Amino acid sequence: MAIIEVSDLTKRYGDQVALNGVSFSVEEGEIFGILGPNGAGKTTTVECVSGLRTPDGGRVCVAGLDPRADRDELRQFLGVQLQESGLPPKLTVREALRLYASFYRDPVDPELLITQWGLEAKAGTRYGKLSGGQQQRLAIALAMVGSPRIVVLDELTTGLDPAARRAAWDLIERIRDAGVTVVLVTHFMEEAERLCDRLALIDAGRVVAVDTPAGLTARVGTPQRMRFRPSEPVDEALLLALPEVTGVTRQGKHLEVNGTENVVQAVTALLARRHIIAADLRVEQTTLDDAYLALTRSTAAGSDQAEK
Ligand SMILES: Nc1ncnc2c1ncn2[C@@H]1O[C@H](COP(=O)(O)OP(=O)(O)OP(=O)(O)O)[C@@H](O)[C@H]1O
Repeated sequence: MAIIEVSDLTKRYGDQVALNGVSFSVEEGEIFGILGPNGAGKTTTVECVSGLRTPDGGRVCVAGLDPRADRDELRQFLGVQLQESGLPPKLTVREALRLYASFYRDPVDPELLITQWGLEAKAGTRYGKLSGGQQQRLAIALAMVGSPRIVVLDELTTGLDPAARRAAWDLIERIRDAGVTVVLVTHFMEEAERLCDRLALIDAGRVVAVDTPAGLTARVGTPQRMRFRPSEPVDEALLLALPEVTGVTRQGKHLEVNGTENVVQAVTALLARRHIIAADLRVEQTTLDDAYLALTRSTAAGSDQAEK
């Protein structure tokens, strides 16, 4: 059952079109990723979903509510962690959690959150003195303080070192395992691949695809790519005659062969029959990265269309 439905959302900031007809729906209990280049409209989208921004057009429905009109009601079951926390640097971890808990009808005990999110040693520490990873753990704890059914996490792991990022992934999975629907804005393909049940790929204010990570990957290119240096010249026509092979490119002494998921077996068997050795063999699979780049070609990946 869809818990969030977004249809034909539009938003402009002056002349800048931020959203140009964004539609998708999020199923209850899933981790739904929103992925796209800088300036694609991801934050604007989640702000509209969270009732923090008014769209110019289109419709958002979150568990039957209109996020703008029913903002107070929505806040009781939608937790948000935004890129900028806006927390005063002098507030301690415990004070911040107590303050946020006071906003909710049915808050989680702040002490329980401190334990759950591994903040015991930092409960009396001021926000400004926390490390990036600790600030992120506090941001999640704050998003969870109202016992939400839905939690929106906007670039939660940006700026974290790889170990802290992986720890954050475990936390996000714990949230989902507790039955909470997670909307996750991310720039990291590995994160999207590992965590998200489905993804909306947004580019220049439009949704270019909504699919599972595997489904997105399958949309582009060939599933397998192998590169090797044959010990003797190979007739490319022989390789191309194999049903598993879709393309052969020569790169100096190396051959790059694209094909279906069984291409490696087929090519190595053919080479073996001819007593040819495939040296320096490397096999690559199409990744979400490849899909992302292919599907978001309208903007150079990683570059800002316009400064905020
Ligand atoms: N308050 C604002 N005033 C003017 N333009 C804005 C404002 N907020 C966003 N924009 C512009 O709207 C577009 C979409 O911005 P948004 O922050 O939603 O993108 P994003 O995908 O979240 O980007 P990033 O990955 O860099 O955070 C961008 O071109 C941005 O510059």
